[in-house]
Amino acid sequence: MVSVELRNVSKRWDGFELRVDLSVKDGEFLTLLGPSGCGKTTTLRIIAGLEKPDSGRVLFDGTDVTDLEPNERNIGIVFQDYALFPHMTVFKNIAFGLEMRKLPRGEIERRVKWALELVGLSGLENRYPEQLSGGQQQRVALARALVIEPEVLLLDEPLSNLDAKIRERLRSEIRRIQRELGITTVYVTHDQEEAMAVSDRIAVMNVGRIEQIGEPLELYYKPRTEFVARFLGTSNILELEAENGVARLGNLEFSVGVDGKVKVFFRPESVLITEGEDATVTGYELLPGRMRLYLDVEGHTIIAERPLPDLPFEPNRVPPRVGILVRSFSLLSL
Ligand SMILES: Nc1ncnc2c1ncn2[C@@H]1O[C@H](COP(=O)(O)OP(=O)(O)OP(=O)(O)O)[C@@H](O)[C@H]1O
Repeated sequence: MVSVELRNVSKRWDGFELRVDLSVKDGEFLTLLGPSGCGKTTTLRIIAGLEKPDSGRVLFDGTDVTDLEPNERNIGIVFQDYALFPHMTVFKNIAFGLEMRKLPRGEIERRVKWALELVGLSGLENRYPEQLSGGQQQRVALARALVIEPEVLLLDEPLSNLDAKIRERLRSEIRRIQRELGITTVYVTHDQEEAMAVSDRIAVMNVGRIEQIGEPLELYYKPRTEFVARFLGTSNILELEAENGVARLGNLEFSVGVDGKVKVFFRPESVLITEGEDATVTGYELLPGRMRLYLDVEGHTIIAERPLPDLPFEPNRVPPRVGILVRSFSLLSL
């Protein structure tokens, strides 16, 4: 397996400029996450060799592959729309790359069988793509990408065309297969939950730049910017004035260690609800197994989410005021 590196890579189009430095470790599952148009696909296509950068280098295991064509790079790639050959059986679709490489018949059969088992499609090799569900078609695409035993697996929104249940199942299968093979993987998605569920690390992209890169929980609980905080989930962001290293809001005290304007950040589940009078309840929602409370403290809205057993009241008896404690917080850049 190999590492993948983008060094000072840039690509410019009318009204858009991509600038990335990125290092994907050997055997790592790295996700490029960001809103539509931020440059995820372009970054992936540059790694694949489907797009040439205007400047910068692409390295596989320290070797410069910038000038190599995609078929010279030993990559497997899976797209959103499966891109299977409709007139070929599952077997033929998966075998295609091996036949192009003129492998012996027996070797092709052995490898296709292995790939079919890997993606859980054994027995379906004689079907045509139109006889398969979307999820099965995407498994074929995955098998086809893996059968050539690539050093790097690239996946561009592979689950976007599938419905929610299949999406969840297939994402954990992709992760299982990736772990089993230990293959260096770059995965593109705009879905934060998907990114959190599968990745070793996530690179959050915003207008052509990587805004922050880190492990899922690090990004989730310690985002550096408001963009990353909001993109990864429901956020509480309080703009406060700190004095003597402490920012105060009602009875809440945040030891921030600096003075002046600060942006205090915490997730809804970091807010503990107690019996008390700190905050006015302005609304609430019952969610599966938990309750979301909308609270007001001196004109600032705070969203809290607690599992039902952790509430000091019955879900159908929400009091007008509650006590709150913020268990952990971090500071965002101003
Ligand atoms: N071949 C091209 N010619 C001109 N502009 C392009 C080309 N490919 C991409 N772009 C532009 O580059 C920007 C980034 O596109 P890209 O597809 O990388 O974003 P993305 O984050 O993958 O978005 P999405 O999730 O919508 O696919 C967009 O503004 C897009 O219009």
